[in-house]
Amino acid sequence: MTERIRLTDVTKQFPGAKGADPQLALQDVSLSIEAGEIYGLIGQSGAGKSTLLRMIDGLERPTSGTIAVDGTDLAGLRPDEMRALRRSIGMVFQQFSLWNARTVYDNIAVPLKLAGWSKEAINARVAELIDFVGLHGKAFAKPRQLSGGQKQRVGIARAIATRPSIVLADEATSALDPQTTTEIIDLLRAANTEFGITMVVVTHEMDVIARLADRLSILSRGQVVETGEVHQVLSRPEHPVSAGLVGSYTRMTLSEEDRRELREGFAGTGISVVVQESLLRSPVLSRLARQHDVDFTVITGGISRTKGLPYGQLSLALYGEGQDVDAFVAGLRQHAEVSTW
Ligand SMILES: Nc1ncnc2c1ncn2[C@@H]1O[C@H](COP(=O)(O)OP(=O)(O)OP(=O)(O)O)[C@@H](O)[C@H]1O
Repeated sequence: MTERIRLTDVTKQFPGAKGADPQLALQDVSLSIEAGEIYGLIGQSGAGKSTLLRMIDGLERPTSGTIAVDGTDLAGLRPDEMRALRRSIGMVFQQFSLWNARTVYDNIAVPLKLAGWSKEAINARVAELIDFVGLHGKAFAKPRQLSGGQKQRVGIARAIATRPSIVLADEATSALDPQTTTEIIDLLRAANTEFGITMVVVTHEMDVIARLADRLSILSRGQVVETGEVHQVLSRPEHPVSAGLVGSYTRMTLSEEDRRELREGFAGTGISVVVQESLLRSPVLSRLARQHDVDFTVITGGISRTKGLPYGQLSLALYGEGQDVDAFVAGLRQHAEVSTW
């Protein structure tokens, strides 16, 4: 894989308002984004996601550390080189940022005009983009005549108009309803696969990451607390902040309080099993239960998929003789990660 974007020990401090302490928006952030991947950045409000995105686009400079695109440190670019770089980066915004007095056509044509395309080339390209984003018949509509989803389609057409190789999306679906969110996720993925665009997707919604991204970093208070493949982090979040985000999304992982409640409600031995493919491919649970004369009930949990791979957790109450339950758990540990509680 080829690296497209690299942040090394990036810290960003904003001066505080009069008399207030400076704001440390990012602290020692290092990450590497590969060509052609969709990279998710997730974290709560104020975690520093937008600041990070604005720095990749050269709109903010780091206080310390370096940001490199294709191996070139942005700090060393001349203004004309920075302008050229920014032309190879498209931006998609939560509030669409459309020019409300102008038509869909004009909005999509803006970056093409700025890049000096001829009128004929602009006409052809805008028609192609309107087709790609599914806005047939809307070329001469004004933004106020469009739904939120249609406005975001215009935003995406504008972002990819000059065929940028990188697109940065800042909460692109956060103003949209669930059905429209799905459509926009599909459109962003189509832009990634059809045109090989590297995407950095900032969101506070784990669902968007689970459906769209290949890898992710989780930000908390300006620091990266975890980075990994989406499937890996959803299956086994390591940092408490990640576990909180994943747990509240999947509603599959149990907090200590959940466990306490379940312990009171069920007499059997409680176990939680991290789901993986091998557990679903063969009837491991029922076979072990038969073999060791153990009964069980599934008391909570769930299984979802990302990119075809299962993730999730199942919690069971086991009933049987002590040594049989122990043998069941030992047998299950050959196939999956198990915790008892
Ligand atoms: N121009 C600025 N001047 C001063 N402080 C700023 C500026 N931009 C961001 N900050 C501060 O930096 C921190 C990170 O902000 P940022 O907008 O990057 O977070 P975020 O994760 O994108 O949050 P949200 O999802 O709410 O947009 C916040 O504490 C914010 O107040």
